[in-house]
Amino acid sequence: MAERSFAKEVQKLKKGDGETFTGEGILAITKALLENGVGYVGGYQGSPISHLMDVLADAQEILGELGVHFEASASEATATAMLAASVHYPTRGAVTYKSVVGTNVASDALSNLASGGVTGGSIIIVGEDYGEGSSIMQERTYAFAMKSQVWMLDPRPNLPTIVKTVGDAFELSEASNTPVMLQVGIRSCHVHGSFTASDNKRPELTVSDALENPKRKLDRIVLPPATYIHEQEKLTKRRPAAEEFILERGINERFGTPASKIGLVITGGSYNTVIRALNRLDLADIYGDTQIDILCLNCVYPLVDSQILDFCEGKDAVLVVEEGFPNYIEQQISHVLYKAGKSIKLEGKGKLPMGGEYTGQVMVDGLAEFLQDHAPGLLPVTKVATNEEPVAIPDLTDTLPARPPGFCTGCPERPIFAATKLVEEELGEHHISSDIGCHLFSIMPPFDLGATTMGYGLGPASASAFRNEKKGGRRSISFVGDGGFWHNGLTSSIGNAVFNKSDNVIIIVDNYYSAATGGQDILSSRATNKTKETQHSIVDAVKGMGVKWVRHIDRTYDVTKMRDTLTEALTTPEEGPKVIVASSECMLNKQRRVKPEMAKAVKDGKRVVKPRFGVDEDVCTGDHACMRLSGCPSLSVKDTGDPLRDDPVASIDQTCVGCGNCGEVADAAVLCPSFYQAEVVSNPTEREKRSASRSQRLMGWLQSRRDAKRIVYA
Ligand SMILES: O=C(O)C(=O)Cc1c[nH]c2ccccc12
Repeated sequence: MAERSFAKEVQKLKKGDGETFTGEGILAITKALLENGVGYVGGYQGSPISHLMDVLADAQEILGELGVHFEASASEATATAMLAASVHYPTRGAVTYKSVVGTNVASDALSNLASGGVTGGSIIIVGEDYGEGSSIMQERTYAFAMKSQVWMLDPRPNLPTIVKTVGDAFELSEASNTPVMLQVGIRSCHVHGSFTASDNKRPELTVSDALENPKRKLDRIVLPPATYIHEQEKLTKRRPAAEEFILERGINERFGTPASKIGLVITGGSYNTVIRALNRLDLADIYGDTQIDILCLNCVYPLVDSQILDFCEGKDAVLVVEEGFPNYIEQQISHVLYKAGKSIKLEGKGKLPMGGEYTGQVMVDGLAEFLQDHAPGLLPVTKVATNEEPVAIPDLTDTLPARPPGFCTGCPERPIFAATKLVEEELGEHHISSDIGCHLFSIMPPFDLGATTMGYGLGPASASAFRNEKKGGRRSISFVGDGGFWHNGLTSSIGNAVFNKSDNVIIIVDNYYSAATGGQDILSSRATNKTKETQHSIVDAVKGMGVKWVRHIDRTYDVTKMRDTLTEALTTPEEGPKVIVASSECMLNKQRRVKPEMAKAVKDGKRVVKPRFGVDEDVCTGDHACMRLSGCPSLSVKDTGDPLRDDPVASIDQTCVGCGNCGEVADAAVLCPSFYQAEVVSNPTEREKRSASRSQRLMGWLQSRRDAKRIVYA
């Protein structure tokens, strides 16, 4: 069950010619695909395009009515390989994935696709996850466009431009026989706005039509000698055709005052921030009217030399605004200017930071510095010679507690790491390889487990160098999630371990979903899915790969069993990889699933029991050992107000979902008798009401008797 349902919103995809479509960027992209006669769509989820995959999945019926095929691809490599359908056939296709990581995975297929080229328009919608709040390493996808010679569009973040760019992308792709990347950042994906809709178009040639009339052209297949021809074609035909299209169709936009002696060359994606910064410098109004000359690159690759030279003609200085390192665009422009013998001053990184997100303030500072150097007369006098002391910004790290990412309340992965901690207490520290997914939060306190993370599904692979020559010596432990397992871990990690006779221990964390990307279903999801095959056993897959030692723990909260199984895996004399599949449903998804059901049952007057855990303040010693093995956000500390007790006691707040992990940890670690389980009963039976009132009266009597015996100081 995905994080968000778009079941209602996708109805807007049926809007016709002239109607106003209002909504979110991801829906606008989907609508634009349908208006442009796309024949098939696919992709792999990941922020910021997870919701685009969810929209497509929720729109499957509407897509089907138009003859459009949708796939939730196994990986980004699968998604890109899917675009092979547009190599020989004039069918338009679009896939989506998270960049940079997705493009890394896709790059084998991407190189092949780019070499042979395409007949039908092919778009890769890459969700760029760069800057503050990103979940991945900070790199630019731009390098992939350059090395494979595929084109990259980067539209201004507003709905009409994004929608227009989808159409441009298909046409550019067809005009130059080249796949086109359409880059969208988090703001483009989730910006709200309106545009005038057009009718949806059925694909010119559906994938079914193509299957009925198969075609092949030898010169499109990536095998020498065709590959040498492909390289020449890229340089002599496809790129010139793309440049011609970019100029003729006015893909890049010119704003402001052409006569201005200074200019900005900016990426489309940065347009809103640039205009806001100019507005704050009194150099633009909120509609974007400005005295500064701007070349806005809605196509960031390839650049058209003549357009760059034309823009720079007669200018004193130009600033390039491109986020991320290296400064690819600036380098290309400087090369063009140098070759043409121009002496114009080119600025870029240096005035703006080398790396990091170009936030509003960063942009204001960078533009102000550029203008101060090259056109101080344009700046308001307060910016040129301010008499005001800059406002001192306090160092918040002194006052605000750090909030590292951690497991959710009730997360079934927490007990797995609690058990690992307990095992290490007995057997000593181990080398632990981590993977991508929520389980990577194990590297943070209170667990502090895991030394590296190398890629999706690559946890066990990144432990593959570790072979202990000492018989009975320490083994490595590695983790992989169910998402990573199906993405490529089955072959890259499990198959590799079997083939190389690994002796290490692998834990597959199965939470029934691709949870970290927003709860999408995968092969082993337990839910039935209307359009996808689910309920496939990870245990069977692992055994099929040849693993002999496999254990399945179907309730990760059983910390004792988890601990004992891991101990056995680390000490058994049996050779070959030891695989533990640890399964329990992602609590975030479970709550999303059961909360509405429970609320409905309560409303309908049905008896509903919710388990909750608590800590008996009188028994808790305040040693906080429970927290050291849990880290649950609902488990915190509380001051008792008792002057004779220095330490605060443990306390469980209202966010508890009753997973029982704290009690289990207490049991497995033989920690603490202070935990108790309570049941919150909605719509109780008459008998339950009578019994509750009896025990309340008894407790009240006992408590008042005890209070009466207490010494009270006046
Ligand atoms: O959603 C995220 O933040 C991810 O990093 C997940 C993800 C999706 N596709 C990938 C390919 C390689 C590494 C991670 C991912």
